[in-house]
Amino acid sequence: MGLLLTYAKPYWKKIIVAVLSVTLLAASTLAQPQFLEKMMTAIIQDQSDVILKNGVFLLALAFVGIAAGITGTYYASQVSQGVAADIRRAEYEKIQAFSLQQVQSYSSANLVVRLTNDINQVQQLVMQMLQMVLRVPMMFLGAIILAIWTLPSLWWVVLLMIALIVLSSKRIFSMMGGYFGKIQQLIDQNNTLAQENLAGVRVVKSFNQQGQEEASFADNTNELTAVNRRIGYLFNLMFPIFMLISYAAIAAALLFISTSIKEAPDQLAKITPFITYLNQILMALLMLGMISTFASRGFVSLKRIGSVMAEETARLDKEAAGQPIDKAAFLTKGLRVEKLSFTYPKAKEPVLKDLSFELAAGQTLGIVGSTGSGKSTLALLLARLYQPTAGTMTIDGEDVQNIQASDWHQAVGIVMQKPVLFSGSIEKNLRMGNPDASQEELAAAVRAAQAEDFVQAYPDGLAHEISERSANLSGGQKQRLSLARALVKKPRLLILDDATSALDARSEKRVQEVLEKDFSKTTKVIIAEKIASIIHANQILVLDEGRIVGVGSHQDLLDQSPIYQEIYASQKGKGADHE
Ligand SMILES: Nc1ncnc2c1ncn2[C@@H]1O[C@H](COP(=O)(O)OP(=O)(O)OP(=O)(O)O)[C@@H](O)[C@H]1O
Repeated sequence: MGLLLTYAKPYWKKIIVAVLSVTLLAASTLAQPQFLEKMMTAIIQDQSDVILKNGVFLLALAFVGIAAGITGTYYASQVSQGVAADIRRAEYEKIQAFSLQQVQSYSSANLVVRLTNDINQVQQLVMQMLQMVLRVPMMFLGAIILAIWTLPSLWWVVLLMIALIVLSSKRIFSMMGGYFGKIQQLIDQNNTLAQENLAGVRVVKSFNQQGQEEASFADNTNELTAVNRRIGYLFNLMFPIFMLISYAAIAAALLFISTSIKEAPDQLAKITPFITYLNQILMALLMLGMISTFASRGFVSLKRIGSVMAEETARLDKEAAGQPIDKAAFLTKGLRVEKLSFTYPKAKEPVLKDLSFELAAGQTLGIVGSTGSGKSTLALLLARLYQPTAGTMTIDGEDVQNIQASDWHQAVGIVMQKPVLFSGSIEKNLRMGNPDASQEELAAAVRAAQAEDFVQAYPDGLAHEISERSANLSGGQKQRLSLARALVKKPRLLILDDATSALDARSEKRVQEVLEKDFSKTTKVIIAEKIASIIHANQILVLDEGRIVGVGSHQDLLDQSPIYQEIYASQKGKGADHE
C-alpha cells in the first residue's frame, strides 16, 4: 500500500477531482428517490405543477449524475494509467540494476509477469478504488439511512436484507480463498513455458517435441482456465443470490405495506423510493464485492511488485558503494584471489571451494578443467557478476568490494561462453563496449576479433541489423562480435570464457596473436576447453570439482598434474599440440 501511495502522490489533484466527482454522483443517486416520492405524492393528489417541477429537478439531477460520472471516470483512468506507467518504469529501471544473482533468483519469465500482468492488475485496482472509494460507503450508508427514514416501520427489512447478503458473500469469498495467488503462479508458469519453447524452437522442432510442448502448455492453460472458471462461477453466483435476497426483501416490504395502506395511505408514495433505496444498497454491496475481487488480485500483484522493489534497493545500495577508479591506473600491479568460495542461491554445495591464486598485471592466466568444474562460475565472479560467498579478491592491493561495481564493469571485459547480442545494428552492439568509440576504434576491434571479413561482406557493414536472439548470425559470427564488443572497451582485464570455441584453428590463432601484440598491457584470463588455446599462458590453473588441483606453466603441469596430463593426452592429435 505504501508503494501505491508513493506513486499516487504526484496525481493528488486529479485524485481529488475524481473522488469528488464520484461523490457527487453518489449524492445525486441518493437524492433521486426523494424527488420520486414527491412526484408520486403529487400524482396521488393530482398536482400537475408539482409533478412538472419535480420532474425537471429529477432530470437535472440525472444530468448532474452523468456529468459527474464521466468526469470521475476520465480522471480515474488518467490517474490509474499514470500510476501504472510510473510503477512500470521504476520497476523496469530497478530490474535493470539487478545483479545476475537477483535475476536468476526470480527467473526472467517471472519478472516479465511482474512487469506486465501485475502492473495491469494494479492499474485496475487504482481505477476501481478511485471510482468506488467514497461512493460505495456513501451510497451504502446513505441508502440505509434514507430507506429507514422513508419507511421507519420497515427498518428490519433493510437490516435483514443486508445481513443475508453479507453472510452469503462472506461464504462465497471464503470459497474463492487462495485462487488469486494461484492465478499469478500459473501465469508465471505459462510465461516460462512459452518463453522457453520459443527460445528453443530449433531443439523443439528437431526433437519433434511440438506435441509434448503443446501438451504441457495445454495442461498449464487448462489449470489456469479451471481456476479462472471457478472464480467466475463463484462470482457469478453472487449476483443471482443477491437478487433473490433483494426481491424477497421487496416482497416482504410490499406485503407489510399492503396491510397498513388503509390506515396510512401516504405510504403508497413512499414504497417506490424505499424499493429504490433497497436496490441502491444492493448495488453498493455488489460494488463492494467487485472492489474486493479487484483488491484481492491487485494486492497480490502489488505485493509481488513491492518485493522486487524492496529486495533490489538494499542490494543496489551495496553495489553503489565504493571508490571510483582511474581506469588508466587500474590493474597495474596485479590481481590476487584468496580463499574464494561460491555457492549458487538455493544450492546446497559450493561450486568453488577455497580458491587462491595470483596474477601479475599484463600476464595471461589460462584455466582448464573438466565439464562442470566451475570455470564459468569463476569467470562470472572475476567479472563481479556474482558476489563470492567467502574469500577476497584484490586488485593492486585494494579489495574489489571497495571499487564501484559500475567502474569495475567499465574496466573489465568479459566474453561469455554463450554469446548474447541484442537486436539492432552491429554498431549498436559494439558501442555497448564504449559509446564514444570512433569508427576507427570500432573497425580495429572488429579486425582484432577476426570479424572483418563477414562484416564487410554486408552491404551496410556495421549498420547491418542483428535480428532477435541473433538468429541471422552463425555461432562463430556471434562469438567474434561478442569478442569485438569486449575489445572496443579496451579493458584492463579481459576474461574470455571459451570465447573462441566456434572459431576455426587459423582464426583462433590470429585472435591470440592480436591479443598478444595489441593488448599486451591487458591482463587476460582465458578459459578454454582446448589446451592449445592457453598453451602460452604465463600461468595455468587446473580446476576439478571446484578446487584448484594444479597451477603452473604448460610444461610444469605436464610434469606434475595427472589431470592436466589426462586432458592433454585426450586432445593430443586433435590440435592440442599444433604448436
Ligand atoms: N545459475 C546456476 N545455478 C545453480 N547452479 C549452477 C548455475 N550455473 C552453474 N551451476 C552449477 O555450477 C557448477 C559449475 O558450473 P560452471 O558453468 O561454472 O562449470 P564449467 O566448468 O564452466 O563447465 P563447462 O566446461 O561445461 O562450461 C555445475 O555443477 C553447474 O551445474
